[in-house]
Amino acid sequence: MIEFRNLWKNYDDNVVLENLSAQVGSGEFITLVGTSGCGKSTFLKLLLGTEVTSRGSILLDGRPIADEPGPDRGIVFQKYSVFPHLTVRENVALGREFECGPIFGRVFGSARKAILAEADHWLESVGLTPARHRYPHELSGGMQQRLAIAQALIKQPRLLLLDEPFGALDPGIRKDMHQLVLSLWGQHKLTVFMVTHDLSEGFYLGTRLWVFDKCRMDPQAPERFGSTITFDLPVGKTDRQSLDKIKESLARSAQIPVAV
Ligand SMILES: Nc1ncnc2c1ncn2[C@@H]1O[C@H](COP(=O)(O)OP(=O)(O)OP(=O)(O)O)[C@@H](O)[C@H]1O
Repeated sequence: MIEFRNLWKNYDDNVVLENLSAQVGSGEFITLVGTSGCGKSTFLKLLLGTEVTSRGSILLDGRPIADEPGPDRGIVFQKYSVFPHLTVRENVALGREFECGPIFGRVFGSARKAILAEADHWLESVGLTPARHRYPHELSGGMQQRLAIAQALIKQPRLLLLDEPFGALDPGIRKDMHQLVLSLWGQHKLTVFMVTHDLSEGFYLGTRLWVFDKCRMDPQAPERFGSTITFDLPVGKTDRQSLDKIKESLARSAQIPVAV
């Protein structure tokens, strides 16, 4: 479904991604780990279309991916964006309203009713029905992330991009969110790319785990070389040996402990 062909991304002299190539099938769940600053978010932005590649290409179904965000791709960030004066339900509906009324984002009558019904459907699927008339500041952290997921899913994307969506949540809430994401992924046949700092999360959730790291390093000029995929593993929930190997490799690169 997606092919990355000799992808490079640099910002002036800072080479962030270097000669990255991979193929991803429909329905895969890719989890991405790597040290801070290695280019994980940049990679998601390239997929989303808010950044463009410096060299190489990204193909979706064999054609170059549109270099601007479209409804086929939805993203959820750790910090999410909402309109504080709109209710949960109105915030979810807004994405579809902008599609239908792109200039003012306002839709009226039966078209609006249909969109609100769609919003209710997605709110139910993320477990937010009881909170649909609340305002965003009245939600807990976990509920805010559920809202962000509903906002992404109402456009019915094929690709769901998750940039550390649960990084700020308590462990118990995180577990609930894992179950939610796995169930949405299965139900809606999504192809998921998820950045996480938590290697165990990457192992637990993904069907395939990618580690981003530099293959070559110039200590005098750390920005001279970029990251690429250094591990590409099919993962299961019990692969402790690989987990330990990657943990060591990441800790060596970062010279900091890696969360597990
Ligand atoms: N818009 C930009 N302009 C210039 N440099 C940028 C821009 N966006 C990212 N960078 C640089 O690209 C590099 C990779 O950043 P990125 O945010 O992709 O890393 P990351 O792996 O997601 O980090 P973290 O795990 O800390 O979130 C960093 O050196 C960063 O400073």
